Amino acid sequence: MTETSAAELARTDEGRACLEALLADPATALVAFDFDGTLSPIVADPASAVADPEAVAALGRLGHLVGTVAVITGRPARTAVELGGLDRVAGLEGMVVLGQYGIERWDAETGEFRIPPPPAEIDDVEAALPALLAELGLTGVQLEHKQRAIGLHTRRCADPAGAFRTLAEPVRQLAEQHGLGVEPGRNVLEIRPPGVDKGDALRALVEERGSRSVVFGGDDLGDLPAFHTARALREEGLTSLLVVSASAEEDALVQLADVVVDGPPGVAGWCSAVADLLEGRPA
Ligand SMILES: O=P(O)(O)OC[C@H]1O[C@H](O[C@H]2O[C@H](CO)[C@@H](O)[C@H](O)[C@H]2O)[C@H](O)[C@@H](O)[C@@H]1O
Repeated sequence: MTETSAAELARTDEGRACLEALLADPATALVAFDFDGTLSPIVADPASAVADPEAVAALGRLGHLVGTVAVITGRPARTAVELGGLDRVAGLEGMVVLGQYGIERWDAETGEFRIPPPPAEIDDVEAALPALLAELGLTGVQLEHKQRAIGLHTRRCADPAGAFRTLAEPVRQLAEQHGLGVEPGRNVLEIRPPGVDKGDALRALVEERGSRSVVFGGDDLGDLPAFHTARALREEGLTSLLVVSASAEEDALVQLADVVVDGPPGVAGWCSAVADLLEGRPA
């Protein structure tokens, strides 16, 4: 595990204010992380992206200590629970997973999944994709069917960035024809219904839990709305601390960060150091 000193837990005044509030009143703290690239290292096959065991164990430590721990992810809630092993981590017995950018939910306490039916348009998009990929002459694009969304992954293409650029506009047009939107990410374009994002998901959870200090960590463009929401909460009298799980692939979040850590091992170190402080141990 990467060691994180107390001084490195928050490098901004706003982040330090949140950390102080969290330490003073952990019961009203919410700690939420994105899944891929944050709790789980990026791998070539999305189906194999199991969580970093140290990151989820450290989140579990926080689960014993703060009011709410959550995962807010673009993955289906079921997939995040499975890949994270989140139903068998000590300390996560009360956690919440908000999947597909917040429209799906899993509550660890009851084990219940709330999964709304998928939009019919996704099947039409799926049917159109093979012809589109053939027309563009792209091979190696991996399709990830997520029931209410389809990810087109270019990571395994010979030229991932080039394939991403080639796909961007045709995929946007296809999505638009079916009343859907496109969520870009790290070597992925995801066709999904518009109308909900991680910012909405985070705000709803904060309100539901009555949280006063809010930590959110992410690594990719899909996390930007949650970053903006967390910062907006400051104007409403709450505190927030934004953790970026850094990568060479995406730096859009860094300018909004209160602390930048080195991928999932860095997230593990950050969570452990906060848990140490909450337990009264020197970090
Ligand atoms: O919101 P997240 O939890 O970050 O999910 C966003 C997307 O992440 C996944 O794709 C990314 O991770 C894959 C596995 O490491 C990697 O192969 C891919 O290149 C990354 O973009 C996931 O497959 C998508 O469904 C998520 O929407």
